[in-house]
Amino acid sequence: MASTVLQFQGVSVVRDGNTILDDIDWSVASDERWVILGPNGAGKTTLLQIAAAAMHPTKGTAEVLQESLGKVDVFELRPMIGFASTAMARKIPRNESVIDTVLTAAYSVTGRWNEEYEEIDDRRAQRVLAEWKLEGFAKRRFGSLSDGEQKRVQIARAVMTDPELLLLDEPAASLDLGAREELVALLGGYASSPASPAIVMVTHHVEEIPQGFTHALLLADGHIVASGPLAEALTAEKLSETFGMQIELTERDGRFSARAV
Ligand SMILES: Nc1ncnc2c1ncn2[C@@H]1O[C@H](COP(=O)(O)OP(=O)(O)OP(=O)(O)O)[C@@H](O)[C@H]1O
Repeated sequence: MASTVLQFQGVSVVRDGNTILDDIDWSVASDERWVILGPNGAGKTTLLQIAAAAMHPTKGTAEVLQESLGKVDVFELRPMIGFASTAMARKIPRNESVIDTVLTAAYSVTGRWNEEYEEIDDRRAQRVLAEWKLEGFAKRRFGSLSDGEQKRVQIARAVMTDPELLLLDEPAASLDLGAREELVALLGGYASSPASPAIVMVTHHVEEIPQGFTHALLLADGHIVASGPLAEALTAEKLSETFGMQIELTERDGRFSARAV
């Protein structure tokens, strides 16, 4: 049975007197896959930071994996959350091998030092690399990979610990069309599996929403414009309101595209 993995009530974040998130009510269940869309500066990354237990709300309550932020030891919570973002990727040493980049997630570190890894971790890392089409890359240096390959390594690292919540901040940003389609297909397969954890993905483009995603949250200026199942929340009308321009949305076989009218 599905359980609640995120429960935000009246969540606000204020920085330097600016309200970045304003009174957000949002909940995510373990069998849901959410996309977060909104203009630059809408507060998407800030919301993801709270979901990652990396930031506390200024006001309101945020429960992550049924633990209340502010009352739980976040260092116990974080290993249960997979998080892939450009900021995380910057912490990965360029000369780290791909296998170690994924393996070190088991110890929540970046950069292999002298930890002793269990054989079971090693087998799991090999399996995760294969799942993300990286089996030929295990010995390559992270810094020598293409953008598309690096993005897949970041996700492989994020799922290495078998998390209960997977957070992806713009996983397809900067990819060429082929690499994007490859990644979106892999994410679609992953999202469609009942064995996968709850997923929350921030993106700028509806074209990057993989098949199998179930819900959307549209944010503008720190406010929720729409939130709910894709069919209700991801509409031309709601997108137009979110981006402040007339937008046409088309959907085919579970993939979307959008353009200004
Ligand atoms: N520590 C901070 N202090 C002050 N303002 C901040 C801080 N962190 C973020 N902001 C501001 O909060 C707003 C929301 O930022 P956030 O990164 O969450 O937006 P976003 O929707 O992810 O944007 P983008 O799509 O451009 O990545 C921005 O205007 C940003 O400048």
